[in-house]
Amino acid sequence: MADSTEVRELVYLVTGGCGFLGEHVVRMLLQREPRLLELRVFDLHLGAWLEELKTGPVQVTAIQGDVTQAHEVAAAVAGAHVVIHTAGLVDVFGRASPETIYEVNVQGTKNVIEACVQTGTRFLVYTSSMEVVGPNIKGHHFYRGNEDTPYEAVHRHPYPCSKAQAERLVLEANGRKVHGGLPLVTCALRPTGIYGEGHQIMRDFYHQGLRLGGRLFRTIPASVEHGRVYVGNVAWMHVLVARELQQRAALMGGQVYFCYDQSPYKSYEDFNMEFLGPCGLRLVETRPLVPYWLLMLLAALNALLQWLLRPLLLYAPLLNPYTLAVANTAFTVNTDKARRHFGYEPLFSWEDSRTRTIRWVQAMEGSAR
Ligand SMILES: NC(=O)c1ccc[n+]([C@@H]2O[C@H](COP(=O)([O-])OP(=O)(O)OC[C@H]3O[C@@H](n4cnc5c(N)ncnc54)[C@H](O)[C@@H]3O)[C@@H](O)[C@H]2O)c1
Ligand SMILES: CC(C)[C@@H](O)CC[C@@H](C)[C@H]1CC[C@H]2[C@@H]3[C@H](O)C=C4C[C@@H](O)CC[C@]4(C)[C@H]3CC[C@]12C
Repeated sequence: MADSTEVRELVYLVTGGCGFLGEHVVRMLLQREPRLLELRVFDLHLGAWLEELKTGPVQVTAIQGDVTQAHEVAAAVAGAHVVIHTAGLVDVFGRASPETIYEVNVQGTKNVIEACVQTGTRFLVYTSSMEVVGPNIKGHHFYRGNEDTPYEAVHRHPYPCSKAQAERLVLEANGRKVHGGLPLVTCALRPTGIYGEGHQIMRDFYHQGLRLGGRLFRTIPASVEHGRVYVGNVAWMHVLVARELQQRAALMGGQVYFCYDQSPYKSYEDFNMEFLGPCGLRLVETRPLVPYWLLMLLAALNALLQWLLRPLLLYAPLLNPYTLAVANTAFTVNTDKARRHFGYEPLFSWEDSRTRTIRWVQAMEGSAR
């Protein structure tokens, strides 16, 4: 743990700093990085909440910018000691085109890497994803695996493809000489399904349940466990890895780390009910109500409808062929690589993570009435 009497001398840049994860990373840095002199928050869409952060000892610089624009990225990176690159298009619902997803997630990451090299920034942490590994298009289960577990990572969907390409670029950039002649040190964090305050998909499930009279209908067998991790612990891992990367470059440079905590192994829908149940929703039936082939048909119909309606409106339901396949394929991690390499321990227990998330949904409930 850093000593709180340390000198404030470091400049950090967080791209995507106004997103679901990014906001938690920004707040965690301000709370737990005592060497922070300036925190630059770079995002396409800046949040009004940033203003409240400008009253503390750290200079918080809000930068409205686009990672696809190399010159905007270079301007934001110049002078930073550490870049935490979380910006990305997290789209598995067909909202954005494959080209746009590639432009943001891959080209945007290339721009961040080149900006580090050109301006002399030496430490780069990339927010990758479990989806870089799987579930793959063959529906192979990944059951409590780790960073070394053999698995055929075969993707066709634009999102996991873009994350895999971006992660590879970041890891390959490790060791490149930056302006000034010193090596760039990079690593990638792979969160599983992040949950917690601000999770848009949880919000969507909650509102769907309200529309259905307080009920959600099970579509996935309870036995298909899906990895989930609390956003506060993911944010903490980003802060810690960014600090330790500066001290342990030889060990951590070029490495990937799954993000994990004590969140229980459950199916995606059962896990959501840990928070939605205490807020009045009920998951109907202990087994899926409709056979899987019918779900696949409904998912395909949703995809067809999305394509037909696209010239008129955006139709992007939760159920589509990709989300159904992912939800129906077990993917959980069991690892301690982050603890072994940089002393990571979850900051929030499962009980605390659950309580904080329930309180957030309840606050939504108040606003939904
Ligand atoms: N949510 C999850 O379950 C999860 C799991 C694993 C990994 N991740 C990764 O974590 C990162 C953050 O995800 P999130 O869930 O917080 O998503 P999010 O959509 O809430 O946040 C992404 C942020 O990036 C910004 N952004 C998008 N395009 C940009 C651009 N062209 N230029 C600058 N900023 C841009 C958005 O405005 C947003 O604030 C992503 O890289 C995602 O792949 C998310
Ligand atoms: C409609 C039902 C089939 C319902 O159960 C669908 C759930 C579905 C929307 C989610 C199931 C698994 C989720 C993904 C997973 O948690 C990991 C992800 C990686 C991350 O980088 C981005 C988000 C996501 C792709 C996440 C998206 C929602 C699910 C597909």
